[in-house]
Amino acid sequence: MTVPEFTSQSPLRIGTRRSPLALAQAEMAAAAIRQAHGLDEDAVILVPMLSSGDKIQDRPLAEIGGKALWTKELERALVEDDIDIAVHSMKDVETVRSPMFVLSAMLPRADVRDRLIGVASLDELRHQAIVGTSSPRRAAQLKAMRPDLVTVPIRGNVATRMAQVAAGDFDATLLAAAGLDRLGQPDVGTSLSLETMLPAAAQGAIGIDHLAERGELAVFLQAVNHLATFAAVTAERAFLEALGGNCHSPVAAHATCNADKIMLRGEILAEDGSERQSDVLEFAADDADGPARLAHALLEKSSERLRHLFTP
Ligand SMILES: NCc1[nH]cc(CCC(=O)O)c1CC(=O)O
Repeated sequence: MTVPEFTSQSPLRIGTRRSPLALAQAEMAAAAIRQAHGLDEDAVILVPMLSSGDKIQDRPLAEIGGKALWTKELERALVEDDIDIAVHSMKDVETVRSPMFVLSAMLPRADVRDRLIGVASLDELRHQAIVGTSSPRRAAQLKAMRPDLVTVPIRGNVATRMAQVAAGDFDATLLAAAGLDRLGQPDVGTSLSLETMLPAAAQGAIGIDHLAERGELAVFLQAVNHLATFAAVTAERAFLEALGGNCHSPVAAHATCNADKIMLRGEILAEDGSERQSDVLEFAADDADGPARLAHALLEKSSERLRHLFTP
């Protein structure tokens, strides 16, 4: 297998969504690839595309078809050879995908935490404050800590959401620290600790996708793959998959990978926050069943009602 040569005449084409965050992430991937392979600026180019998720801004993600909306358009472009690779927020990539595609590389993970925007701390939120979030995980975690809080759906890109809080539509919202940092807003909001708010599986990680049949790309991309991120995010996604249920169930997961050990924390919640179960498991990095063992242990200690959210 020959490793491909990319030049300004025949550049590596990177497909990306058009949102400011997606473009920033795709540019990070492009820069990492140019640097790792000593390529000129115009040997790696971005191909921005409109995803169906971006076209529909006024309804909750869960209602309009879920995570697949973000990746479908880029998958089509891969199949039609409009692009060579696609860059995704790993958080937005379905756990079960067609074997036609393979995620060969992940960039080093950023801050995995969520940030609270609008007030300095959860304690400062007034009684029955309104928090804009369409994430069942964030809503359930908030209500587990503060049952008086009211959550309302909010969509749109990061800038739109912050503008809605500034305009007083909500008392607060939550956004991933990684996204804010990448948009040049590291000082916006207060980061919540992992103990307060365990993030979504794969939050803060950027993945690179391509057609499985293009094995030469898998080899080429190893130069930008961050092994510890890849191992941790793979474990979190396996945990999510093992839980079953649907992808909008309130689930949180965070793993760290040190040497050959993975430490995985998982959490499942009732949608109204009335039950919250969390557990941690350490296992060898090559033990592919570790995440499923954690999932089963969590379901085991959950109430019948919570279990049914995942295994109806
Ligand atoms: N679902 C949207 C989405 N997908 C990835 C990120 C943030 C970046 C990341 O987690 O890597 C966001 C925005 C958010 O949750 O605030």
